[in-house]
Amino acid sequence: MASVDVKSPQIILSQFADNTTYAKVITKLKVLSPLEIIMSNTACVVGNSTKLFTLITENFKNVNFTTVQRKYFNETKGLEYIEQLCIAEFSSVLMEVQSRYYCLAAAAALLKYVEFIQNSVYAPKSLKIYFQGSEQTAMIDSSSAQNLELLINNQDYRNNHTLFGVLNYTKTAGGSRRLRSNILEPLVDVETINMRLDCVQELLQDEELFFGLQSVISRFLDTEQLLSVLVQIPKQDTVNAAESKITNLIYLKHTLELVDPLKVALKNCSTPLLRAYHGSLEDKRFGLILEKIKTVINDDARYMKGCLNMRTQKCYAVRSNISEFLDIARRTYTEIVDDIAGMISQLAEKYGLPLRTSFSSARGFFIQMTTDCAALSSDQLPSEFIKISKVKNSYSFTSADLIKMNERCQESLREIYHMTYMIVCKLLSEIYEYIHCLYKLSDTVSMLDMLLSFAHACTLSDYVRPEFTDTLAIKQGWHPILEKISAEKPVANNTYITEGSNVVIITGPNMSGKSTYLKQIALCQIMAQIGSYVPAEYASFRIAEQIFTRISTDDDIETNSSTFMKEMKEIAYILHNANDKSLILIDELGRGTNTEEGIGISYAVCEHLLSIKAFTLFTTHFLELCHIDALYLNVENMHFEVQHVKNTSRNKDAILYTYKLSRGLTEEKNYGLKAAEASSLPPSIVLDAREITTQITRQILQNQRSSPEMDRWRVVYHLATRLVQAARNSQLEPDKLRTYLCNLKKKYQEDYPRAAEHSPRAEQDYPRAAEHSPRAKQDYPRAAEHSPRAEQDYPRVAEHYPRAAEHYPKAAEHSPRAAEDYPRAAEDYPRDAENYPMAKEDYPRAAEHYPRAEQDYPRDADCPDRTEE
Ligand SMILES: Nc1ncnc2c1ncn2[C@@H]1O[C@H](COP(=O)(O)OP(=O)(O)OP(=O)(O)O)[C@@H](O)[C@H]1O
Repeated sequence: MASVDVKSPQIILSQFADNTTYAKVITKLKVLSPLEIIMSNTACVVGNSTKLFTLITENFKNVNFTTVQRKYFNETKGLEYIEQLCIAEFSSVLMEVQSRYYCLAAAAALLKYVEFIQNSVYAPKSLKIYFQGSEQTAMIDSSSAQNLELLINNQDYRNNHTLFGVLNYTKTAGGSRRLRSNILEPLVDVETINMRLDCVQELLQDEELFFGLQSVISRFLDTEQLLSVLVQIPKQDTVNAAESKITNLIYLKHTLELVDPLKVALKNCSTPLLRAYHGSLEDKRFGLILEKIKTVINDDARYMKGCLNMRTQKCYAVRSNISEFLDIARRTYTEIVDDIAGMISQLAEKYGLPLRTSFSSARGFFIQMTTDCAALSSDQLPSEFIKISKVKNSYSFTSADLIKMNERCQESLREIYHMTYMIVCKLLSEIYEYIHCLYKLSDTVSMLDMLLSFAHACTLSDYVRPEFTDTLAIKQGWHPILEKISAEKPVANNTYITEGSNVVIITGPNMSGKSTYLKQIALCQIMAQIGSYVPAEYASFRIAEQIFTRISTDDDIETNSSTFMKEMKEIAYILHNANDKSLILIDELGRGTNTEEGIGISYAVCEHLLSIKAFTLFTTHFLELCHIDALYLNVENMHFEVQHVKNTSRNKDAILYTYKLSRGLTEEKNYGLKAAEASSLPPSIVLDAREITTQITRQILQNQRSSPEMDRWRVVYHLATRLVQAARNSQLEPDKLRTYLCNLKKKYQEDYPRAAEHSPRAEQDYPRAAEHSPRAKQDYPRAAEHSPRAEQDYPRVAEHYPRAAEHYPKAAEHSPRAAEDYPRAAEDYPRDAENYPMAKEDYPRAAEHYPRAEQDYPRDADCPDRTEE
């Protein structure tokens, strides 16, 4: 990959190995945030496009896409370009890339394309070219960046309720670009991070330094963009090209004049990084360039706001006596401008109107008249005035004479620009060899701007300097974006994750603060790794090389099934890429499928993450998952507390969210129902839901109680699993015992493949698992007969819900589609329609089977040979 920022003359070359999901490529592209992506035409032949092409076009729908011929991807040309264009200070890049053929080929195609599109070439030895693998920085994939709202708010892309919004107090475009790219690619090198933190600390302790630096930095223009324009040589000399070169030379002078004030502001700083930046400003070349510029450009030529001001600056930029012809042309120009002013004041006298001379870049000089007389209409104005327009109570117009004078004015201006341009080009050619020091300057300015911005953010809230250790420990940390949004400070919480306890499972009712907490940790981690202070009383981090999140966003409009597929893709990506240096945040996994499978998937994922020592935070509503702590020592259960208060007006219990995190798993029951009740769900539905839930819970308890054999098996299995675990953990255990226990476990798993897969406690937790067993079909032959869907629907509805028998026939009556949906039901109950009460008689027969089913159930476990074992 090769990329060029058209606003800053630097080329980044990358080459790295990626897997077939192309996650790294996509992430890298997201960081670069391209305006246009160029690919070889062979990668996107219609009907035969590559996977990479498909992925890129899907992920960057609003980005222009261009194909160029394959022949332009030429590594030899790429190397030539780099040799020719790279500035001396960065020429070591040649060593890095000379055998990296892919990025060289990409560089060749890119530069050729830029030349073609911009109609200009880069001046020799003018570009900063560097190689950037995918190392050195922490990896945050693009969907995590979106989930965490690093740069864009998911609800409203226009508001700045993002991490970038929290930290961005930068004053220059370069500073804000730098902050943006740092947030997406935080550092991983502790030494560099600490150097930045030292600077922030010094800025916070030394007010004079802070304000002094801030005032200088805010006067800088976009140095990178300036450089970019300066190093491009237009292929044709147009007036626009000439004008922009002159403007840029004035900007360059303005920028260089800020070097000394910046040095003064940094004079007394003490931290190594600030001292290094101060040192970089000592570069003699700044003074040299400025001196050279001053021999040609007037001392008072400077950047000014307003187009007429800038036009005057450009016109008189070059000192007098440098070119005789230029001086003459300028005199002519001044005369014309004076003539225009004189003509307009004559007109004002002639008609007795308050006329003023105005200027705009589109119209040139024109006449403006502000009148309090609302009644004055445009046709009352003298006929000499043409092209009249009115905005509020101000008329703008011109006259035939004025148009002619404007043309003369433009003519002489073109001459002036042309001559000035010649002089400027000569000057630029003399200073090109020194201009590379500006790369350093733009680097210094953008970095200082970002560090000032960090310090600024700290002054607005009580952030703390983070430490870097092997532990993730945050004392009383809070969510920085929530703080920005809400009137009150968010509730703070602690976090403690170490290698010995690397997975935290978080439970709690809906809306209790789980997702917020997860995001808060990731945001703090990112802030720390870019060198910012963090919102906490104390914070220590383990450097994360990757940050992964799986958080479902609220505005997900996809269907349930694709939500599930999205979940699975995201989790697969995490499992493939996570290692012991990752921070992983999973917010509710397995929501898009049924509970059993959801738990199964969550459990298996958790076990995997437990084994790789990644720092993982996992929120869930599956309380069964919390029992994993019985098997693994490195998992910790935490929950969000809520309080119950009496709502006297509605005479109901209301939940009071404390947003406080505590040890253990939540003891709240049926909180989903409570949340549903508090929402606008119709009360009758909530009532029904509550009843069904009670029935299911009762059934589960009954099944658990009704089988002593099952209990016995549960205990045996549990014991066996623990022994296997113990055998695994202890080197001293004889192999024999381990083999015996493993066999025992294997045998058990064969008998209960699904149940055991999901959880060692499966039997206790999922009496319904037995439903899926092959025996179920034997036990419910009639159910299967009635409807193809009966196997799924019956046990859940009819079995658990005694009122179903009453409701079912009614449903058929109410819905004409019922007959279509349950054709068999209509056959089996032909009398339904005619004779309603009889249906009720028939129906209970179905229910008759159920009590027997319940009896059959426990027999599942009651298998003699298994008991033997
Ligand atoms: N620490 C906190 N301090 C103050 N308010 C908070 C805090 N945490 C969360 N909130 C508020 O509570 C709301 C709900 O929080 P959040 O979405 O994190 O809940 P949740 O437990 O993940 O809910 P669900 O289980 O339904 O996804 C947030 O929008 C936020 O306004």
